Amino acid sequence: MITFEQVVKRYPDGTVAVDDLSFEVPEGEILVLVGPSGCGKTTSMRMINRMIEPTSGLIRVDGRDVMATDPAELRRGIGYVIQQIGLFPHRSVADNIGTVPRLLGWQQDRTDERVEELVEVVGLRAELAERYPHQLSGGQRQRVGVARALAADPPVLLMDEPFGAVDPIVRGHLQEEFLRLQAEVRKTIVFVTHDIDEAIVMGDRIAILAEGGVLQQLDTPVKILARPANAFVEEFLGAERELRRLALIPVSEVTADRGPVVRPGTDTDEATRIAAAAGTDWIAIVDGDNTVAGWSYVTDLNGVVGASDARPFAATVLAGDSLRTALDVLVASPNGVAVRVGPSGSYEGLVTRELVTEALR
Ligand SMILES: Nc1ncnc2c1ncn2[C@@H]1O[C@H](COP(=O)(O)OP(=O)(O)OP(=O)(O)O)[C@@H](O)[C@H]1O
Repeated sequence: MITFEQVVKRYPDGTVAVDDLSFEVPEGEILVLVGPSGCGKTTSMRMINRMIEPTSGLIRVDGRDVMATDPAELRRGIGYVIQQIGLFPHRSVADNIGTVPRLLGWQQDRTDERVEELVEVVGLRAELAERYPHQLSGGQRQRVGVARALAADPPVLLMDEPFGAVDPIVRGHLQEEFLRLQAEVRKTIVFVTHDIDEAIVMGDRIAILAEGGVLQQLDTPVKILARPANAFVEEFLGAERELRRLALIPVSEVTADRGPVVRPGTDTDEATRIAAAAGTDWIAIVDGDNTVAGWSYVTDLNGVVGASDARPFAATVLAGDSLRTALDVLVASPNGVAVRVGPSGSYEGLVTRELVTEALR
């Protein structure tokens, strides 16, 4: 647990970088500090491990006032990952990852074992351990940075734009991998970024700061996107706020429409009535065992509905997909619906644009 109580940082030249900042990061949570350049994110983070000392206020890590803790001891319990990872260029990947264990005086065997384990945990191939930092890609270097920060298994991690130096696709992979890792290791993390999308993906909660280090809003991504506290936050979230919100809501949150369901063997008149009752000019064809066969315009039917009448749905979603994904596939759907299917292809109903829009309200 990390707590800030009315923390102020005024630099000697009079710049107030952080003003009256209070928050807490419960154990095992990621708090993202986000805001425009110069809003005091890095200053706030560096006060946690005493790289910068607060002018006033109280910062505690696991109940202990950081200013009353020996800095070296404090930092042993705090892993630190930065964008320019600062790997030692003349040391191998393995040596870099083993830095802290060596400082702590671990036996060589134990260090080697831990390094081997971490190389795998952060998704690096084992043979990369013998390379030097300049022989790695940007994404691989970032992974080494994360591995090094985790080496001595500190309960707290500080991450300052840790994935900032790589292209958006690699960044996406690193974010995903890191969240998978975090689900296992459950560190208490303060994560700094200027990128709102990264904040939304990474944060259990997000703190949005404005220039002068003034906290504007602190809440879960879902709540912030649904209800920005003020005009500053609204503007910071940008014009795509609603789309960003949709990305966080799973398809399972909306009750799928039953839809004009017809079994093979139904005659055309009955199928037409079912379509009309649902207000459509087409039917969904679902087999007796509830597997989706496809759909058909009523006018294409002849006699009884058969499997051969079914054309595949152009848009398919799963319960765990986001409404953003649903909206993306809906755009390409000729009958304006996405069919929601279960894991084994069972019919779970229809998702429409109206249902997606309603979910935002
Ligand atoms: N040593 C210093 N002396 C005076 N002012 C400083 C010092 N370090 C930072 N500042 C100022 O404090 C404010 C906050 O800086 P900080 O680096 O914490 O912002 P940030 O939100 O991390 O910015 P960025 O996203 O650009 O890294 C800025 O106005 C900066 O110019």
